[in-house]
Amino acid sequence: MNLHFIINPAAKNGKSLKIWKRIEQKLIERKIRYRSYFTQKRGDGKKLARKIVKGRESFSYIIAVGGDGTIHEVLNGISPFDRGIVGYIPAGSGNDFSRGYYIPNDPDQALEYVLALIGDEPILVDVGKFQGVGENNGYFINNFGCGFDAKIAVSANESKLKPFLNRFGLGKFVYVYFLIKELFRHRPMTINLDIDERREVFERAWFLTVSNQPYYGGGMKISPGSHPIDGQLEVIVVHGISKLKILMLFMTVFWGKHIYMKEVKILQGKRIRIRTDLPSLLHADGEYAGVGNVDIEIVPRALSLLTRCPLTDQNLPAMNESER
Ligand SMILES: Nc1ncnc2c1ncn2[C@@H]1O[C@H](COP(=O)(O)OP(=O)(O)OP(=O)(O)O)[C@@H](O)[C@H]1O
Repeated sequence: MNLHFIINPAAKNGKSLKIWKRIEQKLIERKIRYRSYFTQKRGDGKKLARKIVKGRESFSYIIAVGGDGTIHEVLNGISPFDRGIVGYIPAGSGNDFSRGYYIPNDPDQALEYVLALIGDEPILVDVGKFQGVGENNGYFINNFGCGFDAKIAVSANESKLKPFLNRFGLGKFVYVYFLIKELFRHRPMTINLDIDERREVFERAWFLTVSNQPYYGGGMKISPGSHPIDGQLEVIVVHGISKLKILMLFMTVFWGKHIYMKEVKILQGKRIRIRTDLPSLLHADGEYAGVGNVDIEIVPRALSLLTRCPLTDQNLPAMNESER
């Protein structure tokens, strides 16, 4: 078995390493042959994944052990996705990937899940591809955002407060801190959005999120109608909203109820062009992805993933027909 684990030992403020030690013990006990690699800094996950698949004729199983940033890097390392089958053991502070892709959130259960799926036909899931200004391009698996939410995500990820709060299991509160902080500083923008053949202009837009699965920011159900195998991306635009209502939005978003607010617009499509009047910060899966304009498209059924993700989800909330 061509099995590789890429571990971010710094995820979840170092708790990821403890999780890995437990996983490793289980692999040894079961006499499973594998290779392990540790990231030392941002970007290593991508380089390691690229090295694993480079020059190989056959598929390699690459299991990411860490948070959403780690799976994001592995995804980008194995593009164009013709040599790698990806698995995931959640060991980060947010773990939105496991939520959205039907992977157990408990690392021990996730290991059993992954091992049980090795050898089966992997499920092919959609990924998003983005092209920003210059070198800012790549793929995302969860979501891509611009504006207010990108500022929160990037500030939270780069903040020293996150490791501090993680020590007490309160990592999620770093998002609340930056939410409040940015609330008073953020300047809404005008977004010109082309989505497939449709054109929309949003004045006083706070943020725009493109989703491939429902969750982001550590369990916020930002796009309840997203499903990773439907060949579509959902665009959520929050515009013309008061600061008080923004706060309400970030409370209701955990249950996905924000979609009923009149300031929240949901659209669906395959090709998305975003142009803003102010330079806006971008994130891909919560990682910094540049500043400014960006073009996005879906790459349907691109990534081989060890998951039991259902091919359709009967429980998705119905979307207004005109918005499809
Ligand atoms: N050894 C390392 N030391 C510091 N940072 C690292 C290291 N390896 C990877 N990174 C970077 O750490 C960042 C966060 O990693 P990751 O997302 O996996 O964990 P997390 O932040 O705990 O989880 P989540 O994103 O789910 O909240 C990523 O940008 C990643 O590139």
